[in-house]
Amino acid sequence: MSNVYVMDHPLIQHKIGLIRREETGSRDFRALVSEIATLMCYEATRDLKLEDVKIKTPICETTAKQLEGKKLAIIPILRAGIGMVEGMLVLIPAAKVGHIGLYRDPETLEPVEYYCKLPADCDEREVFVVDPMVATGGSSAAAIDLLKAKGVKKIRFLCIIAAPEGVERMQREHPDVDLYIGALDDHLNDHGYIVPGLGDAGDRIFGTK
Ligand SMILES: O=P(O)(O)OC[C@H]1O[C@H](OP(=O)(O)OP(=O)(O)O)[C@H](O)[C@@H]1O
Ligand SMILES: O=c1cc[nH]c(=O)[nH]1
Ligand SMILES: [Mg+2]
Repeated sequence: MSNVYVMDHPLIQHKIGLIRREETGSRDFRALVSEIATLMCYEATRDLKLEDVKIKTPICETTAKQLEGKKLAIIPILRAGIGMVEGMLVLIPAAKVGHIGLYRDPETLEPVEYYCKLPADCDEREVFVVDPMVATGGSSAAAIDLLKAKGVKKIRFLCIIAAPEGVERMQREHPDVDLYIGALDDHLNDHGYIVPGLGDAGDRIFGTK
């Protein structure tokens, strides 16, 4: 069964409270999503492996720690996932960035793929998939299907708000993927929107309707 980590850090909770407010405009929304992504990245990188390395300080030789050679990739699910990329790169600047384009059909709620560009060596990388919203879980599960089909083995998924329905689906279909969730909400409404949620994350990041 996958590990599910629901963030309890007060800064994350405070910032999520701000992006939920309907009066928060795109400029603040974007900045806050990026800040939340940085804070969540800190939590989601806790188990990266370290190795010892011999170094010399200005005082003496010693053994320090460095990240093991494993390469990383950040994969946003377009569009809304783009809003989390810069914030992730603040902490893991050497990561490559791939893109998976999916939109959710408003009638069927099924994900439709329209773009995919991944690092050529993505199967050798630890991958952080990012999307602010997991509602039915259809888009997140489809993105992970696609990555697994390309040979990616170690996947973490970061979302700012998730519905219980989506978390259940991810656990059922991808029990090997660790889930990092900013806030676990109550339920989905009849249109597949998360309640209380924050509305359409992509529209709010990019100022579209
Ligand atoms: O869990 P699900 O039911 O699949 O819903 C979640 C998906 O819906 C939103 O994307 P949307 O389809 O609005 O595309 P956008 O990012 O281009 O706005 C969101 O960013 C997720 O990708
Ligand atoms: O509440 C929701 C559900 C899907 N996508 C969003 O952006 N918001
Ligand atoms: Mg959207």
